[in-house]
Amino acid sequence: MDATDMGSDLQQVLITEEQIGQRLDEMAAQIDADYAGRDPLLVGVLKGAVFVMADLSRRLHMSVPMDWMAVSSYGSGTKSSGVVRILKDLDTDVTGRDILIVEDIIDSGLTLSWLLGNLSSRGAASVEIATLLRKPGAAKVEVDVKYVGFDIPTEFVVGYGLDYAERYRNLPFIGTLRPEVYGG
Ligand SMILES: O=P(O)(O)OC[C@H]1O[C@H](OP(=O)(O)OP(=O)(O)O)[C@H](O)[C@@H]1O
Ligand code: HPA
Ligand SMILES: [Mg+2]
Repeated sequence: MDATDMGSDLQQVLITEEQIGQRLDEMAAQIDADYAGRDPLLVGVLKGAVFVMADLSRRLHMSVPMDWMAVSSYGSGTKSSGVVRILKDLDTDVTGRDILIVEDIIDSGLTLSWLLGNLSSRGAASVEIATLLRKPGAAKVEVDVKYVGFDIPTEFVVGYGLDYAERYRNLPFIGTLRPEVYGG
């Protein structure tokens, strides 16, 4: 793979940088309104959610603490294994806290459904989810998501935090890769 030229690996741009920015504006306004008078803890799910966390949190008018978890269910492939492992846990005691999980994508739903159960069992007062992307056609479990940026087709996408084999996260938009890229 030629790591210096991402553009030639792309098949299609699904969601532009501008569309992402506009949608994050709307989501942030909604979150500010919904959490008025409360003190939510934003929990980003590494590594995919780094970009959404950075761009969504900077659109909020309230000051929010942020913490991070790293869980992995995908390895280096394009299919969820369904087995969720904690690679890095929260530093924060979430007992009694209002938690807003920030994610890049809900695909099968396995990661988020596991995370919801895990954080609720620690005694959080509430646990909600904000995700940039959701693939309704790929759901293996239903997850109740309060804030969704875009529903997308059941295709493997990259960019804006989403990787294929750890690459393409730094594309500023959401796109699909040419089939040849997966071939090698
Ligand atoms: O709904 P699901 O089918 O469970 O898929 C969604 C999860 O998979 C990806 O993370 P991944 O485990 O690949 O780790 P990463 O964020 O480091 O890429 C993505 O960032 C979500 O966390
Ligand atoms: N792309 C990249 N990573 C992912 C996806 C996807 O479509 N679904 C879950 N993790
Ligand atoms: Mg991934």
